[in-house]
Amino acid sequence: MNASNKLLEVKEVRKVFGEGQNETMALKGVTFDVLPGEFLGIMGASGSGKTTLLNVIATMLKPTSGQILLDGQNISSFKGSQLAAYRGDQIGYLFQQFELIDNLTAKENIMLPLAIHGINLKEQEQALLQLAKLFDIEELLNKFPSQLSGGQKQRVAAARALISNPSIVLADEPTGALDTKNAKILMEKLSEHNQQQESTILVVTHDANAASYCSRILFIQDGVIFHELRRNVPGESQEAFYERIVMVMAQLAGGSSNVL
Ligand SMILES: Nc1ncnc2c1ncn2[C@@H]1O[C@H](COP(=O)(O)OP(=O)(O)OP(=O)(O)O)[C@@H](O)[C@H]1O
Repeated sequence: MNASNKLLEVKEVRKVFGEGQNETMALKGVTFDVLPGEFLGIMGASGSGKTTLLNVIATMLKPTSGQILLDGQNISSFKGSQLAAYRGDQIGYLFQQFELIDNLTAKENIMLPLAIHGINLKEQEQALLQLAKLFDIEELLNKFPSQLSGGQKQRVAAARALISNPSIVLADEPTGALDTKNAKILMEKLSEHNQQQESTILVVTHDANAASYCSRILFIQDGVIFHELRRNVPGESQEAFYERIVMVMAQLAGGSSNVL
C-alpha cells in the first residue's frame, strides 16, 4: 500500500471523443480518491460520463489528460505485460448484460480469469466454493448460461469478477438488466462481500435502491463531479440513505442547485 493509503486516485481526468464539430467532452476534469474497502457509487443522468469514467479506470479507454493511480502507480502509463497484469489481476469487471460465455458452464465462467492467467485451478476451489455459497449459486455451477435466470447469471458474473481477489471491482449498471428482487439480492451479496472481505467496489448506477448499499456516492453531471453523499455509519439506516439519494436526484432533475 502506498503512503497515502488511497487505493485509487483519479486526478483531473478529461476525456474528449471526436474532433472539431463532432467533439464531445465526456469528462471535464474529474478528481476523486477511493480508499481500500470502500463501496463507492457513481450516479448521474444518461450521457453524464459515468461509463466513460469507469472505462478509463478499467484502461479500456485512454484519458485525454489527467492521471489515474492505483496504489500509487500511474495505470495510464502501463503497457504490455504490466497492462495485462493490471487488467487481469487488479480489476474485476461486472457488466450490465452479464457477458458470460455461452458454451462454458457457470463454474468455467467463474474460473476463466484464473485459467487465462495460468493459475492452478485446483488450488482455487476453496475460493470458488466460498463465492458460490455467498452468491447462492452452489447448485448452478455445472449449468450453462442458457439454463440460468438473469439474476442467477449476474450472480455468476459477480463471482467471476471477484474470484481473482482484485484490488477493485468495477461494476457498470450491474442491476440494469435485473428485476427489483434480483437487483436487491445482488446488491446485498456485493455489500456482504464488501463488509466481510473488505473488497473495494465501484458501481455505476441509475438506481437509487442499488446506490443505497454504497458507503459513498459521487454524482456526476456533464462530465464533472458536483456532489457527494456519504452514508453516516454507524447510525444511518439504508432506508434513510435511500431517501437522501432520492432527494438529491429529485433536486437535480428539477435543475436545482441547492444540493451543490
Ligand atoms: N465512443 C464515443 N464516441 C463519441 N462520443 C462518445 C463515445 N462514448 C461516449 N460518448 C459521449 O460521451 C458522453 C458520456 O457518455 P457515457 O456513456 O460515459 O455516459 P453515461 O453517463 O454512462 O450514460 P448512460 O447512463 O446512458 O450509459 C455522451 O455525450 C456520449 O454520447
